[in-house]
Amino acid sequence: MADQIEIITGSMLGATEYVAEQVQTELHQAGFNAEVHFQPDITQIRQSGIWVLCSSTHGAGDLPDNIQAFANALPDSDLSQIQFIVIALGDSSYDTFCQAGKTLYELMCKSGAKPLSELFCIDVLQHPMPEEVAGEWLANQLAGGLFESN
Ligand SMILES: Cc1cc2nc3c(=O)[nH]c(=O)nc-3n(C[C@H](O)[C@H](O)[C@H](O)COP(=O)(O)O)c2cc1C
Repeated sequence: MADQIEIITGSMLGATEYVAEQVQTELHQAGFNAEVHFQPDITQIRQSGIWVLCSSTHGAGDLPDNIQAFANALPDSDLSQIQFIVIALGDSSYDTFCQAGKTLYELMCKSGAKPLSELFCIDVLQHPMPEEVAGEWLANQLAGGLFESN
């Protein structure tokens, strides 16, 4: 079992911060240590083990401001020792639905990290409490052994 899980948050208005906190709660309940990074600085985050990336999308498919420097550093990083999942928040009325989550997922893969699940998108138009959806999804994934071999 992973001894520490890093939760990396991209948020403009705070909704994804609630999601990250719910993720942390679920992980603690499942017996993992988990730290939330609200202002992710790649030099301060352990580059091995499991990362859970949670991000909304802003602008027209853009990453939130607080995660842009982190994302810009990903192509120059060797992430071959990292396994990850991405939880994306978005609004399906935009053509660029959950684009930031898709971008992060692709950047992680290109830098050698291994995805443990497909991108999980939450449509805030349908789910005004996205942290509840994220918590239920993660609990189901954990019950199915998501991180068990780590
Ligand atoms: C100005 C603005 C632009 C947005 N652009 C997109 C977008 O391009 N694609 C998308 O899926 N959602 C978009 N959204 C929806 C946000 O991703 C959604 O409201 C999310 O819950 C915000 O999370 P946050 O509070 O963590 O930033 C946009 C929202 C705002 C206010």
